[in-house]
Amino acid sequence: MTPDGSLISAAGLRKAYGPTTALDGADLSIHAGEVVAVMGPSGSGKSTLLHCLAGIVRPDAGTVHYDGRDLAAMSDAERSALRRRDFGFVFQFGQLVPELTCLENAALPLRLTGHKRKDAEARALRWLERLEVADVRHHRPGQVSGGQGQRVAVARALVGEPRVVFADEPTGALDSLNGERVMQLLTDSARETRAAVVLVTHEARVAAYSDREVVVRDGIARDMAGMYDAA
Ligand SMILES: Nc1ncnc2c1ncn2[C@@H]1O[C@H](COP(=O)(O)OP(=O)(O)OP(=O)(O)O)[C@@H](O)[C@H]1O
Repeated sequence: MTPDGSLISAAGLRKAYGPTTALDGADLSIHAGEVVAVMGPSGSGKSTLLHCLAGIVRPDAGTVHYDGRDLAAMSDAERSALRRRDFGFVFQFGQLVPELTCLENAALPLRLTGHKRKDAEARALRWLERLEVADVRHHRPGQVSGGQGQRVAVARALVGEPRVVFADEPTGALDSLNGERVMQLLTDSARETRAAVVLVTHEARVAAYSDREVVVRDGIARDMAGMYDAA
């Protein structure tokens, strides 16, 4: 835990890409097991914030603490190991490995952390069942619908029982019915396993599945919970 009791704590994050300021002072705390929606208009810095929190992008200034550890003080190898062990990821377009079956895709995080194939695939199958896509387990991603592929991606994100799931527009490529179902399954599953979810979205309908919202505007993030605490 970080000193304020949160699992992830970001303070004063700044990040520029050449002349473009992506983050201009972002503060955010995430507690274990909570679902936080990061909202804001296109280009406001939401994805950059998520990438900084996950240790994928190194901010130009500011700090990110995860479980009491400063991400900037870790080596690249330590950060990679942390991402594999403690974090799960869901992106807008699934980003499944096209050569692997859906079952192999869902088992991948366990395989990468040294689990034997049989054990990894047995656990992955349970998650595919939970996400209602066990019937396509032997299909490759190119042979399933967008909604099915995204459910497989959610299973892959959760299979290692991560402490944080980072989801960047996870329903952005889905119709509203599929989007709602994916959000329901993602947030129900995360709440069961006590995983925190950092959910980037610009849709209020998707943010409605969160416990609270953080708004990013022009690279500035305002953590509403922090404001309430201070009041
Ligand atoms: N790798 C990059 N190289 C150059 N500019 C970038 C890069 N990544 C982001 N930017 C710029 O930084 C700003 C913030 O981008 P970011 O993707 O974080 O916003 P966003 O709120 O997630 O947008 P969207 O909702 O459209 O995905 C934008 O102006 C974007 O063009």
